Amino acid sequence: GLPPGPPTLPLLGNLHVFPKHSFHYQFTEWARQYGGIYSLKVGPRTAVVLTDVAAVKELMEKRSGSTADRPPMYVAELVTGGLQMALARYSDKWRSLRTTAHTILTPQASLRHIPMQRAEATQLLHDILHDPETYREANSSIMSVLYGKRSPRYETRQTAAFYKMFHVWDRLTAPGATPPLDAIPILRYIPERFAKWKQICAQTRRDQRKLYFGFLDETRDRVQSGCENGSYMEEVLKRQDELGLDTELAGYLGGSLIEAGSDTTALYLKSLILALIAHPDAQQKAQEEIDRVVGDHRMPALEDLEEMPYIRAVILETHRFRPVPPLLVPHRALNDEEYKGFLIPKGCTIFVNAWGIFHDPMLFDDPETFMPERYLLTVNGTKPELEMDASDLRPNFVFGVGRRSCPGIHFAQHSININVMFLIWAFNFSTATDAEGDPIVVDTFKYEKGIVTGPSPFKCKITPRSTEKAELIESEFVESGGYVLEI
Ligand code: HEM
Repeated sequence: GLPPGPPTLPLLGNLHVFPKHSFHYQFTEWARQYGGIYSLKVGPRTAVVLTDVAAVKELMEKRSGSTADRPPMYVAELVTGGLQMALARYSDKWRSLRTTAHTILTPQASLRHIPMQRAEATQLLHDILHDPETYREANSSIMSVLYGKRSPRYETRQTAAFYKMFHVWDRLTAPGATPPLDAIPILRYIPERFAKWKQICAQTRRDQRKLYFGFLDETRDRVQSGCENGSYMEEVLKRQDELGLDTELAGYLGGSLIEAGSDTTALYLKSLILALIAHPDAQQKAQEEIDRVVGDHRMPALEDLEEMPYIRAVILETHRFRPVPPLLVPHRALNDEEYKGFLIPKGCTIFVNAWGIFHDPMLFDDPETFMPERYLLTVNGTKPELEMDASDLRPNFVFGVGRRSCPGIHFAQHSININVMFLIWAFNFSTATDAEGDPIVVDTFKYEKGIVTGPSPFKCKITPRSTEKAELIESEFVESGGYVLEI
C-alpha cells in the first residue's frame, strides 16, 4: 500500500540512487515522475516525500498529532542527548521546550523585540559599509532577547566561539555528513580511531555545553546578585519549576533558540542579495518603490511596508525562490496513516518538499525566475488561472505547518521585513568585476549543503545609494547605541 516510487534493489532499496546531499533537487525530479506523494526505501527504512500541498495540509496539519515526531538522529542524540528542540523526538521534554519557547515568540511578545531588531539591522548597514557580514546581526538579535547580551562584533569572544562550534555542528547534521548511522546501526560501533565523526561529536558536545551552560550560569549569577537585565532566560530560571524545566533542559532551550535564530534569517538575506544581483530589474523596481515612500532623508520604518506592495512581494518571492529549509525539517510518522488509498507507515520519515512545491511549473509561471510580480497577481504567487487546487498553500508555508511549525515565525519575519527594507533602501547590489574588468556572474544555484541552506560565498559589489544615505546610516548607528565592545 505504499505510495509509488523509484524501483528498488534488494536490501539497498533506493540507496544506490539516493543523492549524497541537496536532496531537494532529486526529490523534485522524482516528484515530477512519481507524483505529489511517493515513497523511497533507504535500506530497510521507508521515507515518504510530499510535494502536494493538499497532502501536506491533511497529513502535517490536520493529522499533526500523528506526524509530529522527528526521525531518530544518532548524531544529535550523542551531541545533545536529544534535547535540541528542532531535532528532538516528540516527547514530554520537547513539549516543555516548545511551550516555554512560545512565551517569547507569540505574535504579541514578538512586537516587543522590534526596536532591538531595528537597532541590530541599523548596525548591519553600518557593518556592510565597512566589512560585509550578515551572521552577527541574527545572532545578536536572539542573544539580546534570550540573555540581554549583544554580539557587538562577529569577532566578539563568545560570538566567534558560537559560530566556530555551530558551523561544525551544522555540517555534522547535514544529510550524508556521517556514515548512515541511523539506517545501519552497526556502523555506530566502529572504533573511534577509524571514525572521525565520533571525535567531532564529542568535541561539539563539549563546546556546546561550555557555551549554553556558561550563558545560563551568567544569567543565574545576575539573578542571584540582583543585577537582572530583564532578559527572557532570567524569567525562565525564576519559573523553572513551574515550567517543568530542569537545568539540562533550560540550557538546551537557550541553545536551541540561539541555533535556530543565528543562521536562518542571515541565510535568507544572503539569498535576497544574490537574487537582487542576478535580477537587477527587480532590484530597481524595489528601489523606486522605497524611494517613493521613504525618500533619502530618513530610514524606513516597519509601518512603511504597508505602502510597499512590491517590497512585500520581494520578501515572499525570496522565500519561494530559495527557501532556507528546502525540505523544511524531516518528520516521522507515529502511527500508520492512510491517505488517498496509500499507506504512510508508522516510523517512516516524511519530507515536505517545499522546494518542489515552490518550483512546480503547474503552480508557478516560470518558477526558476525571480519574479516578485507574481505575488502582486495572486496571494500565493501562483498562476492566476490554475489547473489544480492550491487553496491549501499559504504565503508563510516555508515556516512549516502543524505542531512542529516554526515557533520563531513572527520574530523571524519582523527581522526579515526590517532588514530587507533597510538593505534595498541603502545599497546598490551588483556583480563584482575580475582583473580584466569583466563582470563575475553570480551562480544562483551554488548553495551550501545542510538542512538549512544559503548561497556559497560569492563576490559582489555593494555600494551605498547616496552619500546622504551613508551618513544617515552612520548617525543612526551611533544613536542606536553603536558598539558595546566586549571582546
Ligand atoms: C528565515 C527564517 C526561518 C525559517 C524559514 C524557519 C523555518 C522553520 C521550519 C520549516 C521549521 C520546521 C517546521 C516543521 O518541522 O514542520 C522550523 C523549526 C523551528 N524554528 Fe524556525 N525558521 C526561521 C527562523 C527561526 C528563528 C529566528 C527562530 C528562533 C527565534 C526559529 C526557531 C525554530 C525552532 C525552535 C524550531 C523547532 C520547532 C520544533 O521542532 O518544535 N526559527 N523553522
